Amino acid sequence: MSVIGVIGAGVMGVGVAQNLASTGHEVVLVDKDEKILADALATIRHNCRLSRLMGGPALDADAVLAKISTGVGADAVAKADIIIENVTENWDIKREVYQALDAACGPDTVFIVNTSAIPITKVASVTKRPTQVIGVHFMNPVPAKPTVELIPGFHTTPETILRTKSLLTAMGKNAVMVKDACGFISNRVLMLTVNEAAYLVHEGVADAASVDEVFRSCFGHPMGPLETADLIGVDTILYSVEVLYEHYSDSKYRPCPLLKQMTDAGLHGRKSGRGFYDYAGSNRATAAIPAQRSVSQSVNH
Ligand SMILES: NC(=O)c1ccc[n+]([C@@H]2O[C@H](COP(=O)([O-])OP(=O)(O)OC[C@H]3O[C@@H](n4cnc5c(N)ncnc54)[C@H](O)[C@@H]3O)[C@@H](O)[C@H]2O)c1
Repeated sequence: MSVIGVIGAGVMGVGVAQNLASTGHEVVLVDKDEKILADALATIRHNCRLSRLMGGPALDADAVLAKISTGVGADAVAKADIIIENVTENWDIKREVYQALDAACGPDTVFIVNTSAIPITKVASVTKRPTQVIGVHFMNPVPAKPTVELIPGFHTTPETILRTKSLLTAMGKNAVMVKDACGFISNRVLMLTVNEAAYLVHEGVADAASVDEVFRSCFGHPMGPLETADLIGVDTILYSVEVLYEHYSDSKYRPCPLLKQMTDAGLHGRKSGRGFYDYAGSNRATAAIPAQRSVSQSVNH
């Protein structure tokens, strides 16, 4: 039985670990400290219990958790056959993580990069195994989304693509192949939309609820762009837009100042309990950030 190392136990790492464990894989889940890992296991237990309610399969939380062990540092996944990395969308953090993984893991281990926008060839360049580095852009929430973007880097071999596809099939995923261009398909479009939606609120054109209402009611989207930002993580949106802006040197990706302010203020969306909407201990969004009010005003009043 192969062992899959999952690095990063945030929004995506938790979903990837649950998806792998519930499809029979042995998982080692890694993050920076034990507290984050304990919270991640509690989240997986909670999500397994809700799986049926959310339209997924009935899951036995104890059986899923029995497949997941945890650890801190790259050595915890030294014996993994495949790594799926889901750490913060920040180049300095990812670079350090890949250098440590490259030193700790065996020569056959494949590194799967789960990133919103960072080019896979850039990640591969900091390892000594560029032929075994490949991108998989999972969608959120991972267990509920059947399709991923599969992104070979410049040096990725057909064997690495085959090993990755085989794992994805076992996880119940279909893959859309995309060339290695920053933001791939989904986030070249989605991040621009979310950033521009944030500008509408920032400039006082409309409040968050009105922006989302137009996308849901007029275009039939299940969620508006700012609800989507809260689901993804407002900080992750900001970091992704910054990656696109830096990579393409194109002002159309200039990050909205409201995203920066919200990230600094800790309004990271659902995962922090508040973003464009207030989740107040439940998954139901309540009051939305109004137009023309700064975050500090909305926090203070
Ligand atoms: N949130 C989404 O909807 C979404 C969708 C697709 C892809 N992604 C990408 O997936 C990756 C993870 O995103 P997320 O939303 O889970 O972020 P997150 O902020 O929820 O979680 C990131 C996790 O990485 C951990 N981490 C940071 N440095 C680490 C280190 N040195 N070693 C181990 N763990 C470390 C953090 O402690 C945190 O738990 C990002 O690259 C993001 O762009 C996110």
